[in-house]
Amino acid sequence: MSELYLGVNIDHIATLRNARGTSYPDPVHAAAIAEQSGADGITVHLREDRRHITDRDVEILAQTIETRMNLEMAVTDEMIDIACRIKPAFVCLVPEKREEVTTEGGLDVAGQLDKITAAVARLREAGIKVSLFIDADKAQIDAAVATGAPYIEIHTGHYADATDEAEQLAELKRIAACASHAHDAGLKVNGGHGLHYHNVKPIAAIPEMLELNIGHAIIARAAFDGLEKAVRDMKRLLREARQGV
Ligand SMILES: CC(=O)[C@@H](O)[C@H](O)COP(=O)(O)O
Ligand SMILES: NCC(=O)COP(=O)(O)O
Repeated sequence: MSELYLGVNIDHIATLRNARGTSYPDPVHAAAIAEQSGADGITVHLREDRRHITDRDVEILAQTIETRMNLEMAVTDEMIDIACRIKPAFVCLVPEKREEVTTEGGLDVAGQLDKITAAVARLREAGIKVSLFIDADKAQIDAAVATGAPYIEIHTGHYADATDEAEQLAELKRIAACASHAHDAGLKVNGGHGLHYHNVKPIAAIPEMLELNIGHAIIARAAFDGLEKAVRDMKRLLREARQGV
């Protein structure tokens, strides 16, 4: 099976920084440590309310990241203008509600096909690879194909939030079936949301998965073990999952 890449989401370094309005901990510093520790990419979510990652963070990260930036953003003119100016390697279009604690579901691509298609076209015109953050739903996958986006990221939050083993297994099967359907439709398939050290391996073992974007669990683990070890440990779990260990 092909290598599985790890995108480290550093949003919650910025959450800790913004809690006191200090300059530390700096997401720019975190990105450098994550990359030196084996991250294959850095993910940041520039939310409209800037609750964590700020425009300053994105501007500096665009100049300092050595791997590649995956900029998560809502489908708004403001964000698309920012992306076309910054030109990250990837943009992942995600749904956003100001009142949400974190992302609650996937983007409704099927229900806003023209809007998403226009956004994908503008971003691709700027040389950016576009990913759509969607639920494990074949209709949404087929809609994603119709927009011209080359990537999807399957929302693994319902799998992560499952309250019992049967529900988690059902969600895993749904994600695996959708990854296969998307791959057969020509899409590149990533995954993310709510993954941690005790639930990541079954998702990582899905052969069509190219990259997993993981943030909250890594930053939480870093509070006790340091960011270098937190990233290295997660990379090891992904490697073991691909080796069937
Ligand atoms: C789209 C997604 O699942 C996450 O990457 C997103 O960043 C979650 O939002 P917060 O980082 O604000 O929790
Ligand atoms: N798109 C998922 C992501 O970037 C990280 O989500 P989480 O691990 O912070 O839940």
